[in-house]
Amino acid sequence: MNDRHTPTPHPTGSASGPAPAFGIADPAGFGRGVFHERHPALIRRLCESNPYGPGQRSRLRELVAESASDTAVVRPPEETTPGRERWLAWGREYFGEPWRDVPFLWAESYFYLRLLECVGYFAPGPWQGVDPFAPMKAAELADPALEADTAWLDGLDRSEPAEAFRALLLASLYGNRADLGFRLVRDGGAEDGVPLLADDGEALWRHLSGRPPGDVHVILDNAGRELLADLLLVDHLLLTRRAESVVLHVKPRPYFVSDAVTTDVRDCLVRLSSFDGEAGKAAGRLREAAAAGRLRVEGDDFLCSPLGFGELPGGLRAALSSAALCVFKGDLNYRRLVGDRAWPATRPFAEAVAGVPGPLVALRTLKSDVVVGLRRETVDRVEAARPGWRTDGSQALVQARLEG
Ligand SMILES: O=P(O)(O)OC[C@@]1(O)O[C@H](CO)[C@@H](O)[C@@H]1O
Repeated sequence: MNDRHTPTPHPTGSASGPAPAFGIADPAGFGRGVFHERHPALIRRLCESNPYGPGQRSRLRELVAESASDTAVVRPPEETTPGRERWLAWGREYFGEPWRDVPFLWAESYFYLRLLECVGYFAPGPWQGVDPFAPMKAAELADPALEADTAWLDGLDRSEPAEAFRALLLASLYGNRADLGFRLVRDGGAEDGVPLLADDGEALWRHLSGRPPGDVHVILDNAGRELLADLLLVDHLLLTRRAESVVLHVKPRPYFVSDAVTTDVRDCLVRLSSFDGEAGKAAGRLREAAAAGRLRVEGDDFLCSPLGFGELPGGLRAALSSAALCVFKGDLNYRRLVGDRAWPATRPFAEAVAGVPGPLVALRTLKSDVVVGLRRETVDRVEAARPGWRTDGSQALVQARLEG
């Protein structure tokens, strides 16, 4: 690490190998706060908003206590949990070890699998397949301010093509500023107009406008506000023929509180179609695109795995390899893209994503410690101005590797 700010890593890694993975043991570390503050707040919220019985509630409380304990060990998934065999392989080194000793990214991903077990998401019965986060997502989508937030779209067709694209790109970027998990412990987030820490937006525009339209894959992040903005960007790409077709990659099951699943895409389209003006028209066009096969939704199981995007399984790897562009939204996807490790912030982005196929762009608000691809001056400036910049949601970036 050559940054002045030194986030606390997980104790694996060596001088010659990759930077150490972030962990959850350090009392002052970001990961510890997630397990000790964010998760308890989340479980309280779930119990307020879902009519769970005593068994579900006590299992949730036990999960929070166990995963925040300094001694409790990580137990394997229940016998009947789908994908158990895969998880046994992904967690071979961690099952039986104390929670506090496993990497932050793995522990968080596994926490959400266990949370679904606790509420009966996988078991035959009345709670099977019921999204525990749906009431939180629905409340966000019901916000009456959402329609006014899209009014700026009217008149965008009079802007220069590059400007219109830029406006929709930034809306999608800033849509990621405050997901529902983040808001459990913080308000606010990146402000429009604050300079981006890295900005490959122009190169991205040249990439999309200087070639015949191809397939664009969007690895989605949050439902609600962020997904509405993502859908507007997707509509624009299809309408202007910057994309021949778009694949929306959702999570195959509820994850990290507000991550989008298929029903969230449907619900966002329903909400969007209730808006007047361009936003409402975009919803109609997106439905037509879906009917014509130009807009598809996919939910590969890999997207809820604890693995990095360098470890994509064959089918998904092939699809992303042949894409004209892959758009990775949000903080968690960024962690999986560059590796959730204490890399120097100046490590070249292209080097960090070397194992990931296809031309790609990350649109991310910073909400966790990892960051790469920054200039030294940028790191020095933001360190001096804002000590909590890596995790407080105040900063955002657009980073691309387009020749891949
Ligand atoms: O991927 P997203 O929605 O942008 O952010 C996910 C997030 O809220 O969850 C993690 C902590 O739980 C952090 O990586 C990040 O702050």
